[in-house]
Amino acid sequence: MQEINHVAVLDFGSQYTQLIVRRVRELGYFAKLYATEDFPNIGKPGAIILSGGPRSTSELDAPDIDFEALKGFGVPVLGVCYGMQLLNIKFGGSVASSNRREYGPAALTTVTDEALYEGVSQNSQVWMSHSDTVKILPDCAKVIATNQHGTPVSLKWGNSFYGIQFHPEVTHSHQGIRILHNFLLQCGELAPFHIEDFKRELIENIRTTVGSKQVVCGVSGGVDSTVLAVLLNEAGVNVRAIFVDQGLMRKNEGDEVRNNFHRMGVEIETVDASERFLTALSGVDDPEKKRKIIGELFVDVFWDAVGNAEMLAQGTLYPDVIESASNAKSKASKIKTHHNRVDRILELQEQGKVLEPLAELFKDEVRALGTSLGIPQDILMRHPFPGPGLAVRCPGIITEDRLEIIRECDAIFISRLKEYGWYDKVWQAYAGLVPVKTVGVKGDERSYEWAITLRAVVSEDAMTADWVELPSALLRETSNRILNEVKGVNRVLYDISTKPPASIEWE
Ligand SMILES: Nc1ncnc2c1ncn2[C@@H]1O[C@H](COP(=O)(O)OP(=O)(O)OP(=O)(O)O)[C@@H](O)[C@H]1O
Repeated sequence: MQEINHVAVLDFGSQYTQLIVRRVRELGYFAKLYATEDFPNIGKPGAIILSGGPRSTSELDAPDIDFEALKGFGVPVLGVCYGMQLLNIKFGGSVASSNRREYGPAALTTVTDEALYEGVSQNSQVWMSHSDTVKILPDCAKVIATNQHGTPVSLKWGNSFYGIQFHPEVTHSHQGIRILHNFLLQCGELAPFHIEDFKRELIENIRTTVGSKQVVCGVSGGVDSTVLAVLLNEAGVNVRAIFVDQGLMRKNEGDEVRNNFHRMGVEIETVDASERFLTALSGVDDPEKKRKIIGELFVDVFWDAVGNAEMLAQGTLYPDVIESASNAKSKASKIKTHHNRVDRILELQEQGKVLEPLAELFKDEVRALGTSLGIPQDILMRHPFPGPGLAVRCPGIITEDRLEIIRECDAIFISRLKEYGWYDKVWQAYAGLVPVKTVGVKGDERSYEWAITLRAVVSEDAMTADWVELPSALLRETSNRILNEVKGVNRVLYDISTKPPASIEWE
């Protein structure tokens, strides 16, 4: 996107910085995050937000920016938490260090008629997370809001510099979005964020960057790589989309992926490497070894198929970029791959041959882009599926028989979820095999057969997850069908573990 009249968010290291960008985009404006080291190279913003941060302004090497340059932009500035403290110092005031952290809710009391707090109720809950506080206020400062004890939590310096001690970007600040919106309304005309415009610009950029070269991308059938491949196709560049079947896919998955792409007008190349994977995994029951084998073999198989790539496209998303930018203090984006050997990609990246068109988007924005590209909703709303496939749902050794059992049980469970209208309500659901044979009776005989575990979780971001209380009729029907239709299974369990401590997958 062109960096004109956008909202520039300067990252002072807060864990919430990414949320500020999100919120501004949710409000319909284009926002972009910058490392403080890049300042003042931030294009021509229409507004600037200084984020919070974990450091104290009193530290010798505390993050800082050139104040004259900041004023030079001549646009409204909002300092959040650390950002507010820094502005107070810049305007000639001071900040008191403290070892005690104020963390949690506070009641906001506005003390003037500032537009920043228009429509915000008195005593509205705001969320604090800081140790230092502003101490001496410069002459040009006025207090525009306090907490319930009368301590200033919001300042205005001159006409267009605002500060807030709390975090408007977190949902615990009940009217935080309104406050951010009020700030943006002070900023004249800002660049809007419409996915349609964004798509057009992405396509233009892809055409210019790629020209007549060939671009290769790996498609897994998942949302990110699907949107990427369809976008490249829409841009009309010469694209090779490669799908590796490692033999660890769900029932009919390979065909489904091929058909899905076909109906979207993208032909994909399938590399059937299932035998190589299953042979390499034969007899291995250690989860870490299994992952390593799969990861390394994937890289070999994928790059064999790629050959000499002129360019490689990756479905890196914004959170991946931000994570590495703030952690490693480097501009290099995290390599989006579930494999640990990425030398080839790094090499290509150094040569400027890696294209990451989705790198400015969040997951829901990628879905919106997918919708605007005409990708059917059933593909965009697909549950996440791990790179190592069914291997992580098959603890112990992996055999074709065990995989087949998982495939059948999973297909039954997923079809029941869809039938009962629960598929779209859960984040992820699957059947896995518990590698113990338990006793049962079939006819007059005892039988010793596998136990199957069903898992369905809700989650916001896969970092934490809760199990879903599915209707018992759905569970009963799934269990009955599995026990009647799938040979080798005599017991069905439902996994009621939260993450943490359990993880979403079994391995
Ligand atoms: N079976 C596969 N065949 C080809 N490429 C793959 C395959 N699995 C993964 N990839 C590539 O590796 C990238 C990262 O895989 P990962 O499993 O982490 O998925 P992801 O980050 O959820 O992305 P997606 O939504 O595209 O699956 C994918 O975006 C895709 O480009």
